[in-house]
Amino acid sequence: MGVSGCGKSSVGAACAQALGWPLHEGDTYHAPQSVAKMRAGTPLTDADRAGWLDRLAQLLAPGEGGEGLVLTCSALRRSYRERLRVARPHLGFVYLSLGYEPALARVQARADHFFSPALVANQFATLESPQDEPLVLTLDALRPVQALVLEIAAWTSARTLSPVATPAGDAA
Ligand SMILES: Nc1ncnc2c1ncn2[C@@H]1O[C@H](COP(=O)(O)OP(=O)(O)O)[C@@H](O)[C@H]1O
Ligand SMILES: O=C(O)[C@H](O)[C@@H](O)[C@H](O)[C@H](O)COP(=O)(O)O
Repeated sequence: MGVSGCGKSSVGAACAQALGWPLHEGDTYHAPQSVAKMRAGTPLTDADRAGWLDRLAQLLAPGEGGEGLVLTCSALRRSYRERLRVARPHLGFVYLSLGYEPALARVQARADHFFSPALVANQFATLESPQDEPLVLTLDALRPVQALVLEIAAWTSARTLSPVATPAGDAA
């Protein structure tokens, strides 16, 4: 999760490969009208995102993805993350934290993407940091992709293998 340009697609794809898990690219589940809005530089509203989050929640339903799956999703507001947590208890979030200037530079440098650079400021205005929420790994998105993948894979393995990674009283 994180603002546009933080590396969700790049890091997510590399993580899925490293973990041997299926990858779902959240961008591909936006409604065509939402993609058109973003292309035109109009920010999405909560209403625009509701159906998108419902579609992503379906991907996260327990039983989907076997051992695990990687889903790339901006998940900017806490309420969006709560929607996804309802779908999959103990869902982990990797928050790729990046400042406005590098995010803007990355989005401007992307030639083949629908997301308008004019929307990057709005991404930061919408973002609610997840850092005080459970099962969140916060990483500096300026680090090299491979270093991020190694840390995410280690965090994921520790959560999967260690019984202390689940809340007390929950045998899952
Ligand atoms: N850790 C990184 N270091 C350097 N460049 C990166 C890193 N992560 C992503 N990028 C580059 O930044 C741009 C945006 O990355 P992308 O994965 O599309 O982000 P998002 O999916 O969050 O919008 C791409 O050109 C990508 O190659
Ligand atoms: O909720 C939103 O406003 C969008 O999900 C947005 O955060 C997302 O970033 C775009 O879909 C662009 O895609 P990238 O994040 O891949 O640039």
